[in-house]
Amino acid sequence: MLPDNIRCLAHPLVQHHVAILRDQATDASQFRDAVRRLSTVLCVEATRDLSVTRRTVQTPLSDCEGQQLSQSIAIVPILRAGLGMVDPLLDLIPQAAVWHLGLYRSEETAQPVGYYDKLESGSVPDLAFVVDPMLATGGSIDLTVRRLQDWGVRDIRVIALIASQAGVDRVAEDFADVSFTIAAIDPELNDQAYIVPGLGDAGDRIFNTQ
Ligand SMILES: O=P(O)(O)OC[C@H]1O[C@H](OP(=O)(O)OP(=O)(O)O)[C@H](O)[C@@H]1O
Ligand SMILES: O=c1cc[nH]c(=O)[nH]1
Ligand SMILES: [Mg+2]
Repeated sequence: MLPDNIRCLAHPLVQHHVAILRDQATDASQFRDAVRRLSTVLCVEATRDLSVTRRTVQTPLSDCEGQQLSQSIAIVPILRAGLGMVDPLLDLIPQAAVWHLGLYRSEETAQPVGYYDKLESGSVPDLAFVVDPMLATGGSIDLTVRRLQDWGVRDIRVIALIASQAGVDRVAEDFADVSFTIAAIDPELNDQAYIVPGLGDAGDRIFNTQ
């Protein structure tokens, strides 16, 4: 049983594309395609309860009641790997702002190290979608969520492709008011804090830098 703030999509399309991501024979171009497809599906799920206001539109035949998104929305990719998830979210939410946060995990400690952060105090969105394919120890998400909370964002939603059970347990408990939408939750972290079975290093696979 998952905590209320965690959604893991048991859907055949999701499982199909996750298997492509995991496969070491998948090349960088195919990997990017699978990241895009999964991000689109997860975005639909993570936006299920967005706030809307009414608006009347004129069709060629008559007036019609419609709806429009009412919150200011940001997409926050964690560099580098999160970049692969930005375009599919922008396709669905073209008015979103994109704020980048640069973090890498130290190879010695597996702790996140920040290297880029230009969040502006006058531009706080109502809602931020944090995107990163991997949630391993949860350290990078922990740092990111705290930074967004300090910035003043009230509604924070994380979209990840593969998470470890330990990482999910950590962030679900620490951030009960943050939602997490995930394609797969894997059982283990190895001694270098990589997710097993996982998919390897998502950033390297997206940018072909292995
Ligand atoms: O949950 P954690 O233990 O913090 O690990 C997850 C982080 O590690 C990876 O980034 P990486 O450090 O490899 O940077 P990259 O995207 O530049 O490759 C991944 O994309 C996450 O940001
Ligand atoms: O398994 C992992 C863990 C962290 N970062 C990755 O890209 N993969
Ligand atoms: Mg990496």
